[in-house]
Amino acid sequence: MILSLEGMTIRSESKIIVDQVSLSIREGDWFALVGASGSGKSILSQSIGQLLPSQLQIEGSITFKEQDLLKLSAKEIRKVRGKKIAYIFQDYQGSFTPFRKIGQHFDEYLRVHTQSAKRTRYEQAIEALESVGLAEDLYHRYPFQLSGGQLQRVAIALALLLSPDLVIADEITTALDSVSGHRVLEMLAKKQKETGCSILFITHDWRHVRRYADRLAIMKDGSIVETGGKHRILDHPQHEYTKQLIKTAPIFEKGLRSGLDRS
Ligand SMILES: Nc1ncnc2c1ncn2[C@@H]1O[C@H](COP(=O)(O)OP(=O)(O)OP(=O)(O)O)[C@@H](O)[C@H]1O
Repeated sequence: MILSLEGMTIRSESKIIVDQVSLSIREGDWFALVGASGSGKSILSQSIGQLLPSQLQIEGSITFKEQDLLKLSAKEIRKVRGKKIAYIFQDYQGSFTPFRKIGQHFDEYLRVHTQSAKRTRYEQAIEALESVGLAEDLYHRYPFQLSGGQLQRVAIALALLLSPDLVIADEITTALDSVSGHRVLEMLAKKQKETGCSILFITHDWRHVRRYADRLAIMKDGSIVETGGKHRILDHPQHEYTKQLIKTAPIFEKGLRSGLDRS
């Protein structure tokens, strides 16, 4: 296992947001976390990289490559984040500094995390852009000069720049139109194949679960109600809540099974 969460409980002053959650992600897995809005998916995923606001209290353990992440200092977790664990968020605008060109984002990232010389950093950035289907001239543009889909692909290129072992992708297509969203996910899937990284993929969209996930967990009101392989869950859901979610997902309305593509 590359990541194991054990007995994770996260609470605010007024309520328990995540309640005794345990889950494991294997090397190279595309692991989908599915559930209704407010069920605690983002909070759980943010706890992995110690990104939670300080007023939330955490119990449990997060083992990543045999290291307990909750025991790391702020400096130590910063090193893990970015280099070994990378986040991609729904709000791609927020991932960029508006007055800095795309190239500066790459350059800064490589300067902080590697010893590469300036010329090499430039070449690495161009290679990264091209690897997600973007042209070299985007390097010289400002974020506002790119479309949402292009920016999210830049975010993927940045996230994968240092070949992290785990990518946490939190509803990364929600703010995109469906064609751009599809392209972004195809890029992510291609990059996963090339690098062998694991992906924790937070989504509401069952079409994406069906197309990309290997395993998944269903979250409801802060707890995981069911977890397992994609085909087992989609074709033979056990928990009532999972059955309900699948039944109401438009993509399954004609009894389409998990492995089949709609044509
Ligand atoms: N900083 C915070 N302080 C207190 N409660 C919070 C805080 N951030 C989030 N919450 C609460 O935690 C719960 C879970 O939120 P979370 O964002 O993890 O849900 P989610 O499943 O990711 O939802 P969505 O699919 O809409 O993104 C919500 O009830 C939310 O109001």
